[in-house]
Amino acid sequence: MRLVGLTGGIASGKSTISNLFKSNGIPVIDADIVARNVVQKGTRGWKKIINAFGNDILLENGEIDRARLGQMVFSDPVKRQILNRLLAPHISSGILWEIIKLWMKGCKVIILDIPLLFETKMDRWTNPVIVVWVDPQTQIERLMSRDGCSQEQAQNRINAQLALDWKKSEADIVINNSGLLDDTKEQFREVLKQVSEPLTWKERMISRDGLLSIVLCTAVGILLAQKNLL
Ligand SMILES: CC(C)(COP(=O)(O)OP(=O)(O)OC[C@H]1O[C@@H](n2cnc3c(N)ncnc32)[C@H](O)[C@@H]1O)[C@@H](O)C(=O)NCCC(=O)NCCS
Ligand SMILES: Nc1ncnc2c1ncn2[C@@H]1O[C@H](COP(=O)(O)OP(=O)(O)OP(=O)(O)O)[C@@H](O)[C@H]1O
Repeated sequence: MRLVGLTGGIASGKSTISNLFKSNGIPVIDADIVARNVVQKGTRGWKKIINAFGNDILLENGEIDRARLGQMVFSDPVKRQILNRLLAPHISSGILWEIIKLWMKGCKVIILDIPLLFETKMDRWTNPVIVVWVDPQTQIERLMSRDGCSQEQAQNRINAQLALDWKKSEADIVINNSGLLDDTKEQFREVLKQVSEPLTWKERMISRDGLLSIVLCTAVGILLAQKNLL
């Protein structure tokens, strides 16, 4: 199984690329959706948020007031770190569960669409890492127009993530989404070919799958060796 990392900056176009993968029959795990599910009313994530931020963070129907929480955490790095620490274990186990379900269905390629791929160090799980890049001016304009937010709010959200240019420098594949959608689609066709190719032997060895197999084989080997010694 190949687990492909898809990341970028806020509003750089990850969902746009995810949708192209989906329309080509490749399953996508959306970390933003997982992150929403783990804070639904009554969940452990929901309780942790109330403990940390108080009852004022709830809407009348008892759900988390995401707009309010967003305003708090995107303008205050300490609060953001508290939220990230609370939710990280729930989000990563939610993602792992989604991977297991798709793996059990026999999916050969899975896309992991996760804005904080590098920040959470989950890039170690994925190969290749695709970064959807956009120039800074276009990014802020698209973010403000999509979310109807001010320039300051948009900049706060952009600043809450690692620099997009740094992510670009760490990428295996870069999609430049600064231009027209047709231009992005043309780059996507090449990327689709690359991720659909079978894993090479070397790639298997350096992937987590390979490492896991090595660990399992070593453990089985030690057990068998012990049995022979008895
Ligand atoms: C702060 C919250 C309540 C704001 O909710 P809202 O509905 O307004 O935004 P949404 O969840 O759709 O996120 C939109 C985008 O914001 C960015 N973003 C979200 N959380 C974070 C974060 N902790 N740090 C940096 N950027 C973030 C991502 O690019 C994401 O795609 C929400 O984003 C949240 O709970 N974040 C913490 C969980 C998390 O880390 N999610 C990212 C997936 S790994
Ligand atoms: N090439 C493009 N040309 C014009 N608009 C675009 C292009 N690509 C994306 N957009 C628009 O820019 C906005 C951001 O794109 P998208 O939602 O795909 O970003 P994202 O990286 O998934 O965002 P987030 O980090 O918030 O999940 C959307 O309104 C989308 O329709």
